[in-house]
Amino acid sequence: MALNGKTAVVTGAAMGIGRSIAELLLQNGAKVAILDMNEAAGQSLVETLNKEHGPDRVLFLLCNVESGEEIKAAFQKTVETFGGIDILVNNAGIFNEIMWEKTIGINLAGCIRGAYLVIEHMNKLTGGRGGVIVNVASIAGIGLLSCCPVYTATKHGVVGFTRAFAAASVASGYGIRMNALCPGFAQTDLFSSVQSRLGQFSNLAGANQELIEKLGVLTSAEVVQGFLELVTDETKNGQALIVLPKEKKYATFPVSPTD
Ligand SMILES: NC(=O)c1ccc[n+]([C@@H]2O[C@H](COP(=O)([O-])OP(=O)(O)OC[C@H]3O[C@@H](n4cnc5c(N)ncnc54)[C@H](O)[C@@H]3O)[C@@H](O)[C@H]2O)c1
Ligand SMILES: CCCCC[C@H](O)/C=C/C=C\C=C\C=C\[C@@H](O)[C@@H](O)CCCC(=O)O
Repeated sequence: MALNGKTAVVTGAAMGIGRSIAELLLQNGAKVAILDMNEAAGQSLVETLNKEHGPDRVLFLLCNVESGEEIKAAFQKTVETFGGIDILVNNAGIFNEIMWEKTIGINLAGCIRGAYLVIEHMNKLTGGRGGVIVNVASIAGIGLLSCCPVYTATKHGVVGFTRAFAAASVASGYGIRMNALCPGFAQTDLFSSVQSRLGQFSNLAGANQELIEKLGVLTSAEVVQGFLELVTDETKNGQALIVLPKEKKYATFPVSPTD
C-alpha cells in the first residue's frame, strides 16, 4: 500500500507514540485524523501540523475509545472529510494496575471496538476498498512483565486478537490486513507515570527498573521505525513486530497446539 493520498485514523495520537505515528504518516503523504480524549493537546498538535503540512491534511476529533458511539462518529466525520479510511492505528492505551478494569476497557476493548467499527468503511464485501489496521501492543504482549499482570494481559489480548482477526479477514475476503507493533520501553507520559500506578505488585518496581536498564528506553520516533512496513508491505498480515533500541524483529509463535 502506497501511503500518498491515503487516509489514516490514529487513536491516542495527541502525544507520545501515537503522535509520532501520525507525523510519520503525514511525512509519507497520507491524510490523518487524530482521535484523542485530550482536547487541548489534540488541538495544539493540529495547529502545529497544519503549519507543517498544510490545512487540509490533518483533522482532530475528540474521541474516547471507551465509547463505541464516539468512535463511530469520529470514523463517519473522517469519511465525510477525507472520503474514506484506508488505515486505522489502534494506539490509545494507558498503564494503570490500580484502575485495572479501565486498563482493559481502553487497551484491549478499545482496540477491538476500533477494528470492528472500521470494518464498515474498509470491507471489500460491503463496498469498501480494503485497508490495514495496526494495533500498538507491546513486548509485554509477547513476553510478560510481572509488575503489571493486567497490562500484560491486555497486550497479550491485542496480539492474539491481531493474529486471529488477520486470519479471519483473509478467510472471509474482507481485504483488511491487521498487524501488531510491539515496542519495548519508550519515553512517554505513560512510561513516566508507571511508578504511581503499579498497584498490587508495586513491590516489584525495583525488578522492573533493572529490566528498563537492561533493555534501554526508546524515543517515540525510534518506536515507529519499522511501523511503515506493517502498513505498506502487503505481505504483512497477522504479524507482531518487536522494536527495541538495538533491533527490530518479527515475533514467532508456536505452531498450533493441536498439530
Ligand atoms: N511508552 C511505552 O513504554 C510503551 C511501550 C510499548 C507500548 N506502548 C503502548 O503505546 C501506546 C501509546 O502509549 P504512549 O506511551 O504513547 O502513551 P502516552 O500516555 O504518551 O499517550 C497516550 C495517548 O492516548 C490518549 N488516550 C488515553 N486513553 C484514551 C482513551 N480512552 N481514548 C482516547 N485517547 C486516549 C492519551 O490522551 C494520550 O494522548 C499505548 O497503547 C501503550 O500501551 C507504550
Ligand atoms: C512497566 C511497564 C511500562 C511500559 C509498558 C510498555 O508496554 C513497555 C514494555 C517494555 C518491555 C517489556 C519487556 C518484557 C520482557 C519479558 O518478556 C521478559 O523478558 C522479562 C520478564 C521480567 C519480569 O517482569 O519478570
